[in-house]
Amino acid sequence: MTLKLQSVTACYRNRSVFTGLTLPEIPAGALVAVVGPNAVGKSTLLKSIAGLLPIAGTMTFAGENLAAMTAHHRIRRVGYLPQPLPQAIPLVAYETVFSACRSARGDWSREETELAIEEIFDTLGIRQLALRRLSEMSGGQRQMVGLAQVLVRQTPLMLLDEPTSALDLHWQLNVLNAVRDATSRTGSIALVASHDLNLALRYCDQVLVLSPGGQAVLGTPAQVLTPELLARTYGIEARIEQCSRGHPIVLADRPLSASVN
Ligand SMILES: Nc1ncnc2c1ncn2[C@@H]1O[C@H](COP(=O)(O)OP(=O)(O)OP(=O)(O)O)[C@@H](O)[C@H]1O
Repeated sequence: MTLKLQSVTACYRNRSVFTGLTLPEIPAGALVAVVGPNAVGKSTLLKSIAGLLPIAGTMTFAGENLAAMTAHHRIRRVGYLPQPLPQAIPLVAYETVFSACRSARGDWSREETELAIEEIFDTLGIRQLALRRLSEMSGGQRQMVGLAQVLVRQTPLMLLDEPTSALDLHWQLNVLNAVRDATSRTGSIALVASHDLNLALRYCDQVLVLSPGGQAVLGTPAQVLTPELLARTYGIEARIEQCSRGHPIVLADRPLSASVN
């Protein structure tokens, strides 16, 4: 069950965001951080894989052409969390997760559905939110419910667009642990767009760095996240140091002059 992208081009009207993007094959069980500066195309890439934007080129998952999947089939194969937080609607969290699950997994019995929902509320640590209305939740709480709506479907491909943007450190770690656990337990693949390079270093097997100008580099965090790449891609002077536990961490020191970009 691998993900392959070959010569993928995505545009809005006539303006292309990336052209001819080809990546090494992403293996089953991989947790991949998708990083890069603002407006470089992280969301566009995830939307393209999710089938929300027409593309040129080839994208296959487990040998199936993603662009040719029917919506009915795709919803079981691909879970997509968009960047905006779920709307503050007056429905309770349980109902929204239930209907997200039923829309994708109509083949599950009511008992299986309820079990999957309980499991995801427990895994994410949000049982106490189950009967709260989204309209009465904080932004971070709604983000957690949005994640539950996606993860409950247990899709073999997960595309999560900045899933921790509204979360404090405790919930950030909860979310990455849950995604890490899902990929290693089931062999699913997760692509997680993020601005947090240290979260990427800590949790991800691979990092996909998108750079202005359309270049993309995919590799292990240690291979890819170098001071040179950070200077080229983000226009910053940065160091990769080791923390007291021996893990690499990115320390961003200062912006470089605009000419670097
Ligand atoms: N609906 C749209 N119509 C036209 N252009 C768009 C649309 N959405 C995004 N773009 C443009 O496509 C480019 C890539 O945007 P995208 O949202 O993919 O970037 P991103 O890397 O996710 O950025 P950020 O880190 O700021 O969320 C940007 O130049 C943006 O202005």
